[in-house]
Amino acid sequence: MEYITEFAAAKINLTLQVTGKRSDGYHMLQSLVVFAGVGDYLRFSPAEDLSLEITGPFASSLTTDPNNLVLAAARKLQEQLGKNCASQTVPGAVIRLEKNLPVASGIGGGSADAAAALRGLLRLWEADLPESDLTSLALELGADVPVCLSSSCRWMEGIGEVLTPGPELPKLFAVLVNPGVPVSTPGVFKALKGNFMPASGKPSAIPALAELIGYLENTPNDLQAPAISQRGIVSEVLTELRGSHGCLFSAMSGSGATCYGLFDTAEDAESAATTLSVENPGWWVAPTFLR
Ligand SMILES: C[C@](O)(CO)[C@H](O)COP(=O)(O)OP(=O)(O)OC[C@H]1O[C@@H](n2ccc(N)nc2=O)[C@H](O)[C@@H]1O
Ligand SMILES: Nc1ncnc2c1ncn2[C@@H]1O[C@H](COP(=O)(O)OP(=O)(O)OP(=O)(O)O)[C@@H](O)[C@H]1O
Repeated sequence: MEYITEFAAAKINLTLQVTGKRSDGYHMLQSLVVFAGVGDYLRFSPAEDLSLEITGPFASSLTTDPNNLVLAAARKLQEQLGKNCASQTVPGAVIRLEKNLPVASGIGGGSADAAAALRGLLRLWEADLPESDLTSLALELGADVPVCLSSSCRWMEGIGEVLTPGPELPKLFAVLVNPGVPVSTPGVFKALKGNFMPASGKPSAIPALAELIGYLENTPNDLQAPAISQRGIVSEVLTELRGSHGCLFSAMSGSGATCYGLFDTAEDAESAATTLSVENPGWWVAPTFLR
Protein backbone atom coordinates (compact mmCIF):
# COMPACT_ATOMS: atom_id res chain seq x y z
CA MET A 1 0.00 0.00 0.00
CA GLU A 2 1.34 3.44 -0.88
CA TYR A 3 2.34 5.67 2.01
CA ILE A 4 4.32 8.80 2.84
CA THR A 5 6.67 9.28 5.79
CA GLU A 6 7.80 12.37 7.68
CA PHE A 7 10.43 12.76 10.42
CA ALA A 8 9.49 14.94 13.41
CA ALA A 9 12.87 16.06 14.78
CA ALA A 10 13.29 17.04 18.44
CA LYS A 11 13.60 20.83 18.83
CA ILE A 12 16.37 22.19 21.03
CA ASN A 13 16.41 25.78 22.32
CA LEU A 14 20.18 26.39 22.59
CA THR A 15 19.27 29.75 24.16
CA LEU A 16 15.92 31.09 25.36
CA GLN A 17 15.43 34.66 26.54
CA VAL A 18 12.01 35.79 27.73
CA THR A 19 11.77 39.50 27.03
CA GLY A 20 8.21 40.40 27.98
CA LYS A 21 4.57 39.36 28.26
CA ARG A 22 1.68 40.17 25.93
CA SER A 23 -1.75 41.15 27.20
CA ASP A 24 -3.07 37.68 26.23
CA GLY A 25 -0.59 36.05 28.62
CA TYR A 26 1.83 34.75 25.96
CA HIS A 27 5.49 35.66 26.44
CA MET A 28 7.83 37.34 23.95
CA LEU A 29 10.91 35.24 23.27
CA GLN A 30 14.28 35.30 21.58
CA SER A 31 15.68 31.84 21.00
CA LEU A 32 18.36 30.11 18.96
CA VAL A 33 16.65 26.89 17.86
CA VAL A 34 18.27 23.81 16.34
CA PHE A 35 16.97 20.32 15.56
CA ALA A 36 18.28 16.90 16.55
CA GLY A 37 18.80 13.67 14.69
CA VAL A 38 16.36 11.93 17.05
CA GLY A 39 12.62 12.29 16.75
CA ASP A 40 9.25 10.76 16.04
CA TYR A 41 8.24 9.18 12.73
CA LEU A 42 4.85 9.68 11.05
CA ARG A 43 3.41 7.56 8.26
CA PHE A 44 0.41 8.61 6.16
CA SER A 45 -1.76 6.37 3.96
CA PRO A 46 -4.82 7.43 1.95
CA ALA A 47 -8.25 6.83 3.52
CA GLU A 48 -11.73 8.33 3.52
CA ASP A 49 -11.66 9.32 7.20
CA LEU A 50 -8.98 10.51 9.59
CA SER A 51 -7.52 8.06 12.09
CA LEU A 52 -4.41 7.83 14.26
CA GLU A 53 -2.46 4.86 15.65
CA ILE A 54 0.43 5.38 18.06
CA THR A 55 3.37 3.00 18.53
CA GLY A 56 6.85 3.42 20.01
CA PRO A 57 8.41 3.72 23.48
CA PHE A 58 6.29 6.74 24.58
CA ALA A 59 2.98 5.63 22.99
CA SER A 60 1.43 5.04 26.40
CA SER A 61 1.93 8.73 27.38
CA LEU A 62 -0.58 9.79 24.72
CA THR A 63 -4.12 9.06 23.57
CA THR A 64 -5.62 9.24 20.11
CA ASP A 65 -8.34 11.70 21.14
CA PRO A 66 -8.96 14.83 19.04
CA ASN A 67 -6.60 16.83 21.31
CA ASN A 68 -3.67 14.84 20.03
CA LEU A 69 -1.72 17.49 18.13
CA VAL A 70 -1.45 15.21 15.07
CA LEU A 71 -5.23 14.93 14.75
CA ALA A 72 -5.73 18.59 15.67
CA ALA A 73 -3.30 19.55 12.88
CA ALA A 74 -5.01 17.23 10.40
CA ARG A 75 -8.50 18.62 11.21
CA LYS A 76 -7.33 22.23 10.94
CA LEU A 77 -5.70 21.49 7.60
CA GLN A 78 -8.86 19.80 6.31
CA GLU A 79 -10.91 22.86 7.34
CA GLN A 80 -8.49 25.28 5.69
CA LEU A 81 -8.31 23.27 2.45
CA GLY A 82 -12.11 22.87 2.51
CA LYS A 83 -12.46 26.67 2.67
CA ASN A 84 -9.94 27.18 -0.13
CA CYS A 85 -11.67 24.78 -2.56
CA ALA A 86 -15.28 24.62 -1.37
CA SER A 87 -16.38 22.42 -4.29
CA GLN A 88 -14.15 19.44 -3.45
CA THR A 89 -14.33 17.01 -0.53
CA VAL A 90 -11.13 16.92 1.51
CA PRO A 91 -9.93 13.32 1.90
CA GLY A 92 -8.83 11.61 5.13
CA ALA A 93 -5.78 9.55 6.07
CA VAL A 94 -4.60 6.73 8.28
CA ILE A 95 -1.76 8.24 10.31
CA ARG A 96 0.71 6.14 12.27
CA LEU A 97 2.85 7.95 14.84
CA GLU A 98 5.98 6.27 16.20
CA LYS A 99 6.42 8.17 19.48
CA ASN A 100 10.12 8.09 20.36
CA LEU A 101 10.34 11.44 22.19
CA PRO A 102 9.30 11.90 25.82
CA VAL A 103 6.08 13.93 26.19
CA ALA A 104 5.92 17.40 27.85
CA SER A 105 9.70 17.53 27.92
CA GLY A 106 10.81 20.86 26.37
CA ILE A 107 11.91 19.39 23.05
CA GLY A 108 8.68 20.15 21.23
CA GLY A 109 7.67 16.57 20.47
CA GLY A 110 3.99 17.44 20.05
CA SER A 111 4.83 20.54 18.01
CA ALA A 112 7.19 18.56 15.76
CA ASP A 113 4.46 15.93 15.26
CA ALA A 114 1.90 18.61 14.37
CA ALA A 115 4.28 20.23 11.87
CA ALA A 116 5.14 16.83 10.37
CA ALA A 117 1.41 16.07 10.06
CA LEU A 118 0.88 19.33 8.13
CA ARG A 119 3.83 18.58 5.81
CA GLY A 120 2.89 14.93 5.30
CA LEU A 121 -0.81 15.53 4.66
CA LEU A 122 -0.12 18.31 2.16
CA ARG A 123 2.06 15.80 0.29
CA LEU A 124 -0.47 12.94 0.62
CA TRP A 125 -3.37 15.12 -0.54
CA GLU A 126 -1.24 16.82 -3.23
CA ALA A 127 -2.42 20.14 -1.84
CA ASP A 128 -0.72 23.46 -1.23
CA LEU A 129 -1.22 26.48 1.00
CA PRO A 130 0.38 29.92 0.81
CA GLU A 131 3.29 29.99 3.28
CA SER A 132 1.68 32.72 5.42
CA ASP A 133 -1.55 30.66 5.77
CA LEU A 134 0.47 27.58 6.75
CA THR A 135 2.42 29.55 9.38
CA SER A 136 -0.81 31.03 10.83
CA LEU A 137 -2.41 27.60 10.96
CA ALA A 138 0.73 26.20 12.64
CA LEU A 139 0.73 28.98 15.24
CA GLU A 140 -2.89 28.20 16.14
CA LEU A 141 -1.68 24.70 17.09
CA GLY A 142 1.14 25.95 19.35
CA ALA A 143 3.90 28.55 19.60
CA ASP A 144 6.57 25.98 18.67
CA VAL A 145 4.77 24.56 15.61
CA PRO A 146 5.90 27.25 13.07
CA VAL A 147 9.61 26.66 13.80
CA CYS A 148 9.07 22.89 13.49
CA LEU A 149 7.69 23.32 9.94
CA SER A 150 11.19 23.82 8.52
CA SER A 151 13.01 21.87 11.27
CA SER A 152 16.22 23.74 10.55
CA CYS A 153 18.31 26.22 12.55
CA ARG A 154 16.26 29.37 13.19
CA TRP A 155 16.38 32.55 15.19
CA MET A 156 12.94 32.64 16.82
CA GLU A 157 11.19 35.79 18.07
CA GLY A 158 7.68 37.05 18.81
CA ILE A 159 5.89 34.28 20.69
CA GLY A 160 7.53 31.80 18.33
CA GLU A 161 6.20 32.86 14.95
CA VAL A 162 8.82 35.41 13.84
CA LEU A 163 11.44 33.22 12.22
CA THR A 164 14.64 34.02 10.38
CA PRO A 165 17.53 31.75 9.41
CA GLY A 166 19.86 31.07 12.34
CA PRO A 167 23.55 32.02 12.27
CA GLU A 168 26.21 29.69 10.89
CA LEU A 169 27.09 27.21 13.67
CA PRO A 170 29.82 24.57 14.06
CA LYS A 171 29.06 20.83 13.84
CA LEU A 172 27.33 19.93 17.11
CA PHE A 173 27.45 16.56 18.87
CA ALA A 174 25.14 16.30 21.85
CA VAL A 175 23.52 14.09 24.44
CA LEU A 176 19.87 14.78 25.34
CA VAL A 177 18.73 13.71 28.80
CA ASN A 178 15.22 13.66 30.23
CA PRO A 179 14.70 12.42 33.80
CA GLY A 180 11.20 11.05 33.12
CA VAL A 181 9.34 13.89 34.84
CA PRO A 182 6.84 15.83 32.70
CA VAL A 183 6.95 19.63 32.98
CA SER A 184 4.02 21.99 32.41
CA THR A 185 5.04 24.81 30.03
CA PRO A 186 2.46 27.32 31.44
CA GLY A 187 3.58 26.41 34.98
CA VAL A 188 7.21 27.23 34.20
CA PHE A 189 6.31 30.55 32.52
CA LYS A 190 4.26 31.38 35.64
CA ALA A 191 7.22 30.55 37.91
CA LEU A 192 9.32 33.11 35.98
CA LYS A 193 7.21 35.73 37.83
CA GLY A 194 7.73 38.46 35.23
CA ASN A 195 11.53 38.52 35.63
CA PHE A 196 12.24 39.57 32.06
CA MET A 197 15.73 40.05 30.70
CA PRO A 198 16.79 42.60 28.08
CA ALA A 199 16.98 41.00 24.63
CA SER A 200 20.47 40.38 23.33
CA GLY A 201 19.47 40.11 19.65
CA LYS A 202 20.38 37.67 16.92
CA PRO A 203 24.06 36.69 16.94
CA SER A 204 26.13 36.77 13.77
CA ALA A 205 27.98 33.69 12.49
CA ILE A 206 29.54 31.50 15.22
CA PRO A 207 31.60 28.99 13.23
CA ALA A 208 33.82 27.70 16.08
CA LEU A 209 32.65 25.49 18.95
CA ALA A 210 34.67 27.38 21.61
CA GLU A 211 33.07 30.63 20.46
CA LEU A 212 29.59 29.10 20.55
CA ILE A 213 30.14 27.88 24.11
CA GLY A 214 31.25 31.37 25.14
CA TYR A 215 28.06 32.75 23.61
CA LEU A 216 25.85 30.13 25.31
CA GLU A 217 27.50 30.77 28.69
CA ASN A 218 26.46 34.42 28.39
CA THR A 219 22.97 33.74 26.98
CA PRO A 220 21.20 31.35 29.36
CA ASN A 221 17.75 29.81 29.09
CA ASP A 222 15.62 32.15 31.24
CA LEU A 223 13.21 29.26 31.96
CA GLN A 224 15.93 27.07 33.47
CA ALA A 225 15.83 28.56 37.00
CA PRO A 226 11.98 28.56 37.16
CA ALA A 227 11.94 24.96 35.92
CA ILE A 228 14.47 23.97 38.61
CA SER A 229 12.31 25.72 41.23
CA GLN A 230 9.50 23.33 40.23
CA ARG A 231 11.49 20.23 39.38
CA GLY A 232 14.77 20.05 41.31
CA ILE A 233 15.81 17.00 39.29
CA VAL A 234 16.64 19.30 36.33
CA SER A 235 19.61 20.55 38.33
CA GLU A 236 20.72 16.93 38.89
CA VAL A 237 20.50 16.24 35.15
CA LEU A 238 22.64 19.30 34.39
CA THR A 239 25.26 18.28 36.95
CA GLU A 240 25.39 14.68 35.65
CA LEU A 241 25.75 15.89 32.05
CA ARG A 242 28.40 18.49 32.90
CA GLY A 243 30.36 15.84 34.85
CA SER A 244 30.36 13.44 31.87
CA HIS A 245 33.73 12.84 30.23
CA GLY A 246 34.08 15.23 27.27
CA CYS A 247 31.06 17.42 28.05
CA LEU A 248 31.86 21.06 27.23
CA PHE A 249 28.55 22.72 28.16
CA SER A 250 25.08 21.80 29.39
CA ALA A 251 21.76 23.65 29.56
CA MET A 252 18.01 23.01 29.55
CA SER A 253 15.85 23.13 26.39
CA GLY A 254 12.51 24.98 26.25
CA SER A 255 10.54 24.76 29.48
CA GLY A 256 12.33 21.51 30.47
CA ALA A 257 12.97 19.03 31.80
CA THR A 258 15.15 17.80 28.90
CA CYS A 259 18.72 19.10 29.01
CA TYR A 260 21.41 18.96 26.35
CA GLY A 261 25.15 18.51 26.73
CA LEU A 262 27.57 19.51 23.96
CA PHE A 263 30.61 17.36 23.12
CA ASP A 264 33.64 17.72 20.87
CA THR A 265 33.10 14.45 19.01
CA ALA A 266 30.36 11.91 18.24
CA GLU A 267 32.45 9.26 20.07
CA ASP A 268 32.55 11.35 23.27
CA ALA A 269 28.78 11.88 23.07
CA GLU A 270 28.13 8.15 22.50
CA SER A 271 30.31 7.05 25.37
CA ALA A 272 28.88 9.68 27.79
CA ALA A 273 25.35 8.55 26.83
CA THR A 274 26.21 4.91 27.58
CA THR A 275 27.56 5.83 31.03
CA LEU A 276 24.61 8.15 31.82
CA SER A 277 22.11 5.42 30.87
CA VAL A 278 23.81 2.79 33.01
CA GLU A 279 24.07 5.10 36.02
CA ASN A 280 20.54 6.52 35.71
CA PRO A 281 18.11 3.78 34.76
CA GLY A 282 14.74 5.36 33.98
CA TRP A 283 16.25 8.45 32.37
CA TRP A 284 15.84 8.94 28.61
CA VAL A 285 19.33 9.45 27.18
CA ALA A 286 19.96 10.07 23.47
CA PRO A 287 23.31 10.77 21.78
CA THR A 288 22.71 12.79 18.62
CA PHE A 289 23.83 15.62 16.35
CA LEU A 290 22.16 19.06 16.35
CA ARG A 291 21.77 21.27 13.28
C1 LIG B 1 8.92 27.53 25.63
C2 LIG B 1 9.01 27.00 24.23
O1 LIG B 1 9.22 25.60 24.25
C3 LIG B 1 10.20 27.62 23.52
O2 LIG B 1 10.47 27.00 22.27
C4 LIG B 1 7.76 27.25 23.45
O3 LIG B 1 7.53 28.62 23.35
C5 LIG B 1 6.53 26.55 23.97
O4 LIG B 1 5.75 26.28 22.84
P1 LIG B 1 4.41 25.38 22.90
O5 LIG B 1 4.61 24.27 23.87
O6 LIG B 1 4.08 25.07 21.48
O7 LIG B 1 3.44 26.42 23.52
P2 LIG B 1 1.85 26.54 23.43
O8 LIG B 1 1.27 25.18 23.38
O9 LIG B 1 1.49 27.52 22.36
O10 LIG B 1 1.57 27.22 24.81
C6 LIG B 1 1.51 26.55 26.04
C7 LIG B 1 1.51 27.59 27.12
O11 LIG B 1 2.84 28.09 27.31
C8 LIG B 1 2.84 29.47 27.58
N1 LIG B 1 3.59 30.19 26.51
C9 LIG B 1 3.98 29.54 25.39
C10 LIG B 1 4.72 30.20 24.43
C11 LIG B 1 5.02 31.57 24.65
N2 LIG B 1 5.72 32.25 23.76
N3 LIG B 1 4.60 32.20 25.76
C12 LIG B 1 3.90 31.52 26.72
O12 LIG B 1 3.54 32.11 27.73
C13 LIG B 1 1.39 29.89 27.64
O13 LIG B 1 1.01 29.80 29.01
C14 LIG B 1 0.68 28.81 26.84
O14 LIG B 1 -0.65 28.63 27.25
N1 LIG C 1 1.44 14.01 19.42
C1 LIG C 1 1.75 14.54 20.62
N2 LIG C 1 2.99 14.38 21.12
C2 LIG C 1 3.32 14.95 22.32
N3 LIG C 1 2.48 15.65 23.07
C3 LIG C 1 1.23 15.81 22.63
C4 LIG C 1 0.81 15.27 21.40
N4 LIG C 1 -0.46 15.60 21.24
C5 LIG C 1 -0.82 16.31 22.31
N5 LIG C 1 0.17 16.45 23.17
C6 LIG C 1 0.12 17.19 24.44
O1 LIG C 1 0.90 18.41 24.26
C7 LIG C 1 1.52 18.79 25.48
C8 LIG C 1 2.95 19.21 25.20
O2 LIG C 1 3.67 18.08 24.81
P1 LIG C 1 5.10 18.21 24.08
O3 LIG C 1 5.73 16.87 24.14
O4 LIG C 1 4.99 18.87 22.77
O5 LIG C 1 5.77 19.20 25.11
P2 LIG C 1 7.11 19.96 25.10
O6 LIG C 1 8.20 19.05 24.58
O7 LIG C 1 7.34 20.55 26.46
O8 LIG C 1 6.88 21.09 24.06
P3 LIG C 1 7.53 22.53 23.96
O9 LIG C 1 9.02 22.36 24.00
O10 LIG C 1 7.00 22.95 22.61
O11 LIG C 1 6.97 23.30 25.12
C9 LIG C 1 1.37 17.62 26.43
O12 LIG C 1 0.42 17.99 27.40
C10 LIG C 1 0.83 16.48 25.59
O13 LIG C 1 -0.08 15.65 26.28
